[in-house]
Amino acid sequence: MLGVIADDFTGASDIASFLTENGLKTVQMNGVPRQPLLEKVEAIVISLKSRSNPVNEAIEQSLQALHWLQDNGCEQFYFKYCSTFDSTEKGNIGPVADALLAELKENFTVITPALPVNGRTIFNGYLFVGNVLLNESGMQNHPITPMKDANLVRLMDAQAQGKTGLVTSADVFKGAENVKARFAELKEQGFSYAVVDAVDNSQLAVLAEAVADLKLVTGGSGLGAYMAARLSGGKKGDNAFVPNKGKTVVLSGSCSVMTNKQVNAYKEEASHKHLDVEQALNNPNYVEELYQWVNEHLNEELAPMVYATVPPEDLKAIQQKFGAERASYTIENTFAKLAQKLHAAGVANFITAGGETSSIVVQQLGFAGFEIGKQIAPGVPWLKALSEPTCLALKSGNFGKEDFFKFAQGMML
Ligand SMILES: Nc1ncnc2c1ncn2[C@@H]1O[C@H](COP(=O)(O)OP(=O)(O)OP(=O)(O)O)[C@@H](O)[C@H]1O
Ligand SMILES: O=C(O)[C@@H](O)C(=O)CO
Repeated sequence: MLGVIADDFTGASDIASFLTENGLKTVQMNGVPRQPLLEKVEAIVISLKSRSNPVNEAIEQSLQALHWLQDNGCEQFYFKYCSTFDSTEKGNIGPVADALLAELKENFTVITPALPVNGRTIFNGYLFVGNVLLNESGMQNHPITPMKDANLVRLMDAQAQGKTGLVTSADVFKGAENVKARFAELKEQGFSYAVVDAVDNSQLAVLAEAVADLKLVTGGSGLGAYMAARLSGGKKGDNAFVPNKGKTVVLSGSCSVMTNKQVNAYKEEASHKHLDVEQALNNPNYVEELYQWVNEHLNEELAPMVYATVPPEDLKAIQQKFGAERASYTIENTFAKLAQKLHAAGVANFITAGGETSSIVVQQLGFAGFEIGKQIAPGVPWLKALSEPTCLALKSGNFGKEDFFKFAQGMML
């Protein structure tokens, strides 16, 4: 059984959807469960909210997740992080990978955030988004993890205790046996990590074969998809559900390039309200006011949207005025409290945008875990809470097409 530790909730639903699609019966757990899992599955994904936590907290959470997965029968482990890496030189991917390797008594793994279906590829160790380097893709303006460097070897060397080497695309083209031989060479030379190039899906298929015997694998959901395809023998998932039509809300806390486009497109068609940071900080009645506004619009054809999403220039000004961490924290908490009130008032479907935003909303709603439904876009499935019929779509910042919010609602029956 495959056990996945995902560093945020959108990332967790991203990989869970690809595992499901590629034939593994998968469940997504929210946080480290207190109870053992009774359901029989082939993969378990644990969603953490550890991506932007201090190193020691991220390590502690990840090790707890690892222990629970081991206790529940998992034998191979996958550390899932963002396909845009979302971890600066001070980030925790390296330290968490160091800790997981040490705990598993292993000394080598791969670093492969590639997700070609969504334009994330790796060449000579550099991460690309579409046709441009990560640090030219808009990710350099990310509110929490501004990615100023696209070189994964350099980022890992800045973060991790273990040294990082490179397996180039030319090596991957030669096939899985050659990749394994490169791993052996790197290990021999004292490297703990190999950034492995993947310029397209065929390279991920090769890599999935090459990592089959590694106890710990790390990367985005792309490699996970190909590992699942191998493990399931090429089966495809079949019984994916879609939600019923019902009271729905869109909550957008991502400032990514794509979310900005999606929010602008949706504003043309649906009721919308901007979440104002100053109000969130200073008006004790603000959540109630937002809640009342949403309530007034819940019966409209398209779901009302509350959004904090702003373009980079506005984000910079807000962060300068209020402090980046303070602004993020306040916005996330406002969304969490608003979601809680809406859930209590009977909202059936939540569409949230942004990893941190989605994570805090799900944590606040307190669902133990999710069943995985049909994909709305690559990496964004419909989810159904294990304990009740509430459905959610947790959209990663840069995933989905421009009409994502409307398209997701169009799938409801
Ligand atoms: N107007 C704003 N001003 C300041 N901070 C904001 C604003 N809008 C959103 N934020 C903060 O920016 C962060 C966005 O992170 P989030 O993970 O939700 O989105 P993302 O990084 O685009 O998504 P993903 O992690 O899925 O790629 C959140 O902490 C959010 O509260
Ligand atoms: O890998 C991705 O890009 C996403 O699943 C994600 O982690 C966004 O938070």
